[in-house]
Amino acid sequence: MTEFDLKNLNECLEEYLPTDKLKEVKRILYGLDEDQILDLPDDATDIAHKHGFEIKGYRFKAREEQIRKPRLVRVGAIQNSIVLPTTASIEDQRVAIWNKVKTMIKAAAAAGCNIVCTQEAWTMPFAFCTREKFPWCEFAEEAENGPTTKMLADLAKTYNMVIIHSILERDIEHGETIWNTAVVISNNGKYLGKHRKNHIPRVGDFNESTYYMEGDTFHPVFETEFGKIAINICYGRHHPQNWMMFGLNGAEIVFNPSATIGRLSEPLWGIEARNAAIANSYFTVPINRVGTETFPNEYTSGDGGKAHKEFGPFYGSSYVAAPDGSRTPSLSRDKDGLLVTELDLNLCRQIKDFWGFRMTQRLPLYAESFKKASEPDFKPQIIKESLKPNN
Ligand SMILES: NC(=O)NCCC(=O)O
Repeated sequence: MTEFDLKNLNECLEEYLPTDKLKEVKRILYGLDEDQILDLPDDATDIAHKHGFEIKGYRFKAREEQIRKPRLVRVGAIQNSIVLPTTASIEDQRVAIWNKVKTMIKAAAAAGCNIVCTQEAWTMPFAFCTREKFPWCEFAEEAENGPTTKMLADLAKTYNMVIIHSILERDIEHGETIWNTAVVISNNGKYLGKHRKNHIPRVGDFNESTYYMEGDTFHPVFETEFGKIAINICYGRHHPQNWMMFGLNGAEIVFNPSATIGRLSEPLWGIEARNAAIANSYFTVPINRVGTETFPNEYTSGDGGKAHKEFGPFYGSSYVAAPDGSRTPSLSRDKDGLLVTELDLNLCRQIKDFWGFRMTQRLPLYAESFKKASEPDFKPQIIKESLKPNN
């Protein structure tokens, strides 16, 4: 069996485990009950079947409260492969991906989604492994007035849906600088704002620092009609402080548009965003692309290994985690997919009240410690046994 013969972990469990054990395994693994599967309307599933992508639905419930009504919001996470070879023209590649994802957004609308999020750098192949500037930098576009934001703004308005999309941004007004940016479009079709990736990988073939700078937007939370949302872009999920700051700014759902490969990060994938949901009492939505992308020129990984033209395969496996630690099963490891999840945002406060993680967070303690740790004369607080003889 090779790395990618196993297409879907959940389906593998369903195929091989006896029914009584399967139910218990799923309860332990995901913390989900059977009644948390969300029936999706035929309009949505028909689009998915016709266009050959996976569609799955789940719901996270909260306790009924006396004063607040349930705050139900449906979230769509889209994972997809690129469409054309990386040698096709920039415009043709971008439009082909647009067309694929537009259909998936249509299905999300038919499934009643209020908020939809794409994967990282969704309009392009993840070419940052190559270290070549041309033609990949040509995929960069303006966050507010670029062609992709304009195209999605129409869809956001038509479908009354908040759309978050993650692109390579070119800041025309500030030295044509390039950033890795998530753009938020409101359900009125208006540009609401953007967040630039805070932490940039320098690991394996992820040579992203060749292309863009560390973000300068801090940790914005976007207050939308459907809840307070934020975006922690890909590698930022390895940094608990990054997740924490979105929580401190009041996020109820944090999306994590990503592009990552099995060899590097698959064992971490199910843990980090789930742990962030628990630690910060909000929902998290990690989304990863699928497929293998082949580039025209060979490149090396700087590890003494042979030159190669492929980065992937990206392993998909997008999921949603809730503040109580439960999570959905993952989408497949190799197929385009739309994950529809209904969240009751009341769960965020209910979990804060129950576990008290926010109240017991001791921010001033850590503020003081972080300040000390970031000074040049910082000395780690280590206590050792004294070598002096006892008198
Ligand atoms: N796109 C990106 O930041 N990838 C880094 C790999 C990882 O963090 O898994």
